[in-house]
Amino acid sequence: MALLTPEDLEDLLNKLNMNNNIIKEATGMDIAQMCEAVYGTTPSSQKVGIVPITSGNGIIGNFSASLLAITEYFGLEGFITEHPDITGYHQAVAGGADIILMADDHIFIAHNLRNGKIATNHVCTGVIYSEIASRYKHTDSKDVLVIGLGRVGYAGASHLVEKGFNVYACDPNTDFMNKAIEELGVKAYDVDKPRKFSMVFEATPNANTISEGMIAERCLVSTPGIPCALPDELVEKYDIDLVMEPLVIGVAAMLYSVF
Ligand SMILES: NCCC[C@@H](N)C(=O)NCCCC[C@H](N)C(=O)O
Repeated sequence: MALLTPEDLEDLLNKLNMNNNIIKEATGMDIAQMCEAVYGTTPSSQKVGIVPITSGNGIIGNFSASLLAITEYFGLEGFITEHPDITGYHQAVAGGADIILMADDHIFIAHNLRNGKIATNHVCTGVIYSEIASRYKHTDSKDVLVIGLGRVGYAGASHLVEKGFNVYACDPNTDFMNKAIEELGVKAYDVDKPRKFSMVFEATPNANTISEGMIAERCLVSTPGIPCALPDELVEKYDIDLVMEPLVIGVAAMLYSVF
């Protein structure tokens, strides 16, 4: 899994507003409405405690500040603890946090101390980005292409199967591919039999994973992936709605999933 860098988090709220406008135009819903539709919840007056974590590669510059900005964007009160790790966790609880946000290099969680609900960023990111892809209003197809079947891609493919979409998937890792076929019933996308999709959910840490044979003239590509899955020439040649944002949309889904 590629770790975020401070550069990925620059200009976060402008990127959010740009993506929110694309999502609204492409699906008829904004991010908050999409999260409410998926989780059936709305924010109330929850207080969010953000705890920096020093393990592994350590604290990522402006990661906690980004989480605070996201919390406030969705109308919640938030605070970053003065200390990291266990001391910070104690400060969050003592400071009256209802929801704790914290991440090491492997798992990023939202934990609601009041109702016990807990969510991970990789599952919520897979769910919300695949949901965005599946709500593309400029198609009547039920076919969705999922590129990448790691933790995020698998969660998105599972969500789409549960919603009754025809999920075609591809991943160079045959173990990931076989697991998704056996457990979810996804169909393997056959590069030798190109099929053009109007809805694509991509979740890989690689660039340019989407090729011309995969996409319809007009399509929605939804991806948390860094770097961009779409080659520049395809963006110029086709009418593609690209939803691509590295943190906010997934965190919004985490918060809504534990309200
Ligand atoms: N969609 C977002 C995925 C984030 C994830 N790829 C990551 O970078 N995780 C590492 C976060 C480490 C945070 C650090 N421990 C801190 O607290 O600053």
